[in-house]
Order: sequence, then structure tokens, then C-alpha cells
Amino acid sequence: MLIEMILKPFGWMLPGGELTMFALTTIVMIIAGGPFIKTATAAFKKHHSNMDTLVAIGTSTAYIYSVYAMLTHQPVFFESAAFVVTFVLLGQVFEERMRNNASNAVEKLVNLQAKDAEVIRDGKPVKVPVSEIVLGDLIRVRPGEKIAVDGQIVEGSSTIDESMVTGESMPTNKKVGDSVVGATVNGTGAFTFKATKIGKNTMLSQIVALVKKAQNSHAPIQGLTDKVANIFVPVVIMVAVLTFLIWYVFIGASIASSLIFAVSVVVIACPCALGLATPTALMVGTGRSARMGILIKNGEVLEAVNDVKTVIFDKTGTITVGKPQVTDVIGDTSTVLKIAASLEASSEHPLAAAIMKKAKDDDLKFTKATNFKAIQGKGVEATVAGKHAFVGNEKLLADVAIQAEIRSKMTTLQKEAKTVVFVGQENQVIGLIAIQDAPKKTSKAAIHALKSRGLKTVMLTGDNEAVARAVADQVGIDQVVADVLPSDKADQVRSFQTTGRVAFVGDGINDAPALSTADVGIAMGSGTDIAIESGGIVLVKNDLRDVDRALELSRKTFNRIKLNLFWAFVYNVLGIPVAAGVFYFIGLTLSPELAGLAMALSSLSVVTSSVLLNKAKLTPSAQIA
Ligand SMILES: Nc1ncnc2c1ncn2[C@@H]1O[C@H](COP(=O)(O)OP(=O)(O)OP(=O)(O)O)[C@@H](O)[C@H]1O
Ligand SMILES: [Cu+]
Repeated sequence: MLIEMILKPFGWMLPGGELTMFALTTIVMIIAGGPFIKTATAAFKKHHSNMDTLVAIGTSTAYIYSVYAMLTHQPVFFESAAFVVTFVLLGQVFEERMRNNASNAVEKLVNLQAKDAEVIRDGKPVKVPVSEIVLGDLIRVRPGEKIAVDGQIVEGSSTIDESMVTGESMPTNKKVGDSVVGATVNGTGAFTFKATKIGKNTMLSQIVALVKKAQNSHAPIQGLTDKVANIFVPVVIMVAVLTFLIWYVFIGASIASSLIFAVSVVVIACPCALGLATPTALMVGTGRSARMGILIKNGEVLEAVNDVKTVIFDKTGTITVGKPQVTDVIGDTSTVLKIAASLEASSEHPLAAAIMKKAKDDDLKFTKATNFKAIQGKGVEATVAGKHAFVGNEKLLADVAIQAEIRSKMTTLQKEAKTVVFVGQENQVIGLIAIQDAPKKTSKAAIHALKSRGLKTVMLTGDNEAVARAVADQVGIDQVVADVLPSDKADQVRSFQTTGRVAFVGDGINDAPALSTADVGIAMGSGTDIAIESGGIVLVKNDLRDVDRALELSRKTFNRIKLNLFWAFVYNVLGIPVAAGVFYFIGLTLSPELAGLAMALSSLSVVTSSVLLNKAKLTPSAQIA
């Protein structure tokens, strides 16, 4: 009577009776249940228990008891075993499907690769498979063709659609000297480029590797679930035994009914949804960001983003375009520029590049300096035409007097957001060069978006205070820390960490230590390889608004993980007393089959909730020009 009531939803008998049920269930148990029992025993041997342990114990108890009951002519419940195995298996099939769809992000990226390319060999163009391209190969690209590998244009020009790699929808104009990225698509122009990165070094391969790694990484929160699952299973088995004893010994139900309660407990308590909560959300979240050109390296970063309080930006190349230009020269222009160019010819600083460009544009003749010495955060000095010469900021001029007239010119230029360097010979300043690096078009909107999220924004720079302040005001940054030596940037990040978690955004030119010191290092993809290694998040596009998008996506993903965990847990905890028959007397019970179905559904709902992350709305980063 009791059995019929618990099994009501599925409580029908097959024609042919118990023997038919026995035969059919045996087949199900061997084919479908076998794998569960196998992994459960393997885990048991290693003193582990997992979700398969519970499925295996639950179903084999039901099966073995039913065989015994059949032989001794008592009521059987073969169908419980068969249904539970079937539901769990079906659940796994659906779940696998969804997971595959979700992880497609990586496959789609891999498929972007071009298959072949037209390479110039011995002066003649030949079509070769991408795998046969070697470094330095000259590759011809016709209109509409896919670019095979990374390289630099040596002839021709075009507009290129880079959206597949960067997520940037506007095609970019490219001319001789510009770099092109493999897997992007050529527009209407034709050009030839030199292969500079092939195989696993191409941008696409690196993105794929990063995303793969992220999708298989762990979030610290997962450690908690693993721990819970580990103690959960033995506890559940104990509860199941207790359930049986209470029903059989104290309440006086039949063995069969008592066993059914116990089996339901084991099945409903299976924590598979709990195990899916984190990895599925992580996979979908990182996949979606990757499509937007935001590479989140692992689950740890995702969690750290959650309570970032301050976002610190590097100035040059991060807030600004990073292509500084000489705007003013004070003093005898050609002498000042000639000396400066002689010195800067050996420097790799962005300011040096600006001065060199100006000297070249002006067709100046100069000789390369000797005894070159670069002083980090200050400038450079060397010997030019037998005399000691220098280019740099005030810190470099310890014992050189600055004429009042020059100083006032300097102040005026700095207020216009121009970086001013002194050019001098022996112990005298002979002129000034003012260099301007405009903010990126999107910087202002990016800062605004972050501020409206309640984050504090800070600019950290080696440049002078007045210039830094002027640039900061142009884009709306809250606080400026100027005159910071490259070696002190990490310390500065640390000092902000006393008030909460810090994200640092930089391009890796003199700020790699700061990137790795910050709780969340965000590297501009246009930056150096070191930056990409030191950052926890890499922005493929050069758009600062992606900082906000990255923070939001990380947050959304992390919140989804928490939501998943909550539901998975609630389901297990609430399900157990129902399955144990606590509410039997008000007519609420859970047969093993229903428990199996509920478990499968709960796993599916967790996976669905993760997949829905793909659809989660993002707030449009404030569209202020
Ligand atoms: N090669 C150089 N030529 C002239 N001045 C230099 C040179 N290198 C450094 N300086 C001086 O030192 C300052 C600080 O340089 P540093 O490289 O630390 O920062 P930055 O690149 O200007 O800015 P950021 O810290 O935002 O990247 C420069 O603003 C400049 O005044
Ligand atoms: Cu399960």
C-alpha cells in the first residue's frame, strides 16, 4: 500500500509481470548503469566518493533488493532502478550537448584560420597551405581574402575587417608598415605582407590557447564545492541508512517501502548540479568575453574583479594613443632637434620616437651620439660632437640652472597637456621640446562608465604633474599620481591596495610589475608580450571602454556562479527530507524515479542558467564622446 503510494506516478506493472521487468531492468543496469558502477568502484578504491557513488548505490540497492523480493515473492520495484539510471543518463546527454555548444567559442576561433596563402617563392606567387608558411615569407593578399598569419604590410594598402579577432566592428585602414593579424579579412584593396608570426605564435593561436586555459581553470569558489561534495556523500549515505532504520524499525513499514525511502534519499542528494555550477558558468562567461575581444585568463581573476574599488591607469599608450608628436620647439629649432635626435636615436622611449620622427620630417642631418646612457624615468645623456649632452625632465638636471624665461614657457606648455623635455649641452639648457600624446577617443567615455559604477579612477605616470593633471582633466580621471619612477609603480599600486582591491590597466611598457602586483591586471593587447603575460585580463582591442565591459562580464559570470551554487544547494537540501518521507503524513513523497528526474532537471537548469549568460544584457558603456 505504502509502496504504491510512493511510486504512484510510475506505479504500473508491465504485462508478463516480474520476470519481464527483471529482464528489462537487468539490461538497463548492465548497459546504462554499468559505467556509473564502474567509476563509483574506482572512486571508492581511492577512498573518494562522488556523484556516481550515489547513483550506483541507489540503483543497485533498488535492483538487488528487487531480485531478492522477486525470488521470495514480495513486492518488487525494478522500475526505480531503471528509471533513475535512464534519467541520470539522459540528463548527462543533454548537459553534454549544452556544454559542447558553450565551449564552441574556442572551436569557432580555431575555424577562423585561413587554409592557404599565396606566398612569393623565387619571385613567383605559389599557393601553399598555412602550415608551410615560414617567417619572413612575403604573402600576397587579394581583395576579400583571409589573411593567413600575422605580419607587416610591405606593399599596398587596404581596409581590413578585424572583428573576428578583436570584436571591433569598424574595418581599419592599413598601409605600408602597419601590422596585420592572421584570420582577419581583407577588404577591397590588395597588398603584400611579410610574415612575422606563424604557428602557435600568431595572435589567433594565442587567443585560442588563453581561452582554452581559462575555460578549464578553477575558480577559488569551486574549492568550497569540492569540499562540500566530499563530506556530502558519506553524510548522505548515513542519512539514507538512518531513513531506512527509522521507517523499518521504528515506524514499522515493510522492508520494501523503507528501502524506497532510503534509495530516494541517495538519489535526490546527488550533488551533480553543485559540481556543474562553476565550470559551466566559467566556460560561457569567458567564451562570451573572448568574442568581444576580452580575454579573461582564469576563474581567480573573475572572482577578484568582484570587489575592485580602484582602477589605476597608466597614461602613455593606455589613456593616450601612445603615438606622441612634437608640437613645439623652443630655442634654435634645428640645433635643439639635431642634438636631441642624436641622443634619442639610441632610445626606445615613445618620446624618443616622437623626436626622431620630427627630425626626419624636417630632414635634419645628425650623427648618432656615443657613450649613450638612459636614465629610467628621467631621460638620456650621451656625448655629441665631443660635448656632454642630455634630453630629459627636470629630475635629470640636478645641477643645471633653468633660465626663468624657459621655465615660464615650460609651465605654459605643460598646462596644454604637453610633455616638455629639456635639451642641453654641458651645463646649459639650450632649448625645450614639447610633445603631445592625445587621449584616445574612447578614454573619456570609458572613465565615465567606471566612475558611474562607483569606482575610483587614478592615473599613474612618470610624466610631470602639470601634464598629467591636464590629461586627467581631459578624460575626467579623479586622482593623479605623477612623477612616479617605473620602479615605483608597483609600490604605488600596493599603497592603493590598503583601501580595497585594485585593478591596474597598462600596456606593459615599464609597468609590467604593476600589472602583476594589482589584484586584477588588465593588459592592453597592443602592448608588449610581457604585459599580456602579466595581466589577468587582456584587451585585444585598444579600446579603453573594454575595461568596463571586462569588469561587468566578470561580475555577471561570478554572480551567475553564486546563483547556480545557491540553487543547486537548495535543491539538494530541501529534497532530502521530502525523499526521506518526512512529509509522508501530509501526502508529500518522492519516489526514486522522481528523485532521478529532479536531479537530472536540476543539473540541466544549472547548465541552462550558465548558457543564458550569453544573453545577459550588458549596460552600454556610457556613450559620451
Ligand atoms: N628617452 C627619453 N627622452 C626624453 N625624456 C625622457 C626619456 N625617457 C624618460 N624621459 C623623461 O622621463 C619622464 C618619465 O618617463 P617614464 O618612461 O617613466 O614615463 P612615461 O612613459 O612618460 O609615462 P607613463 O608612466 O604614463 O608611461 C618622461 O615624461 C620624460 O620627461
Ligand atoms: Cu547527480
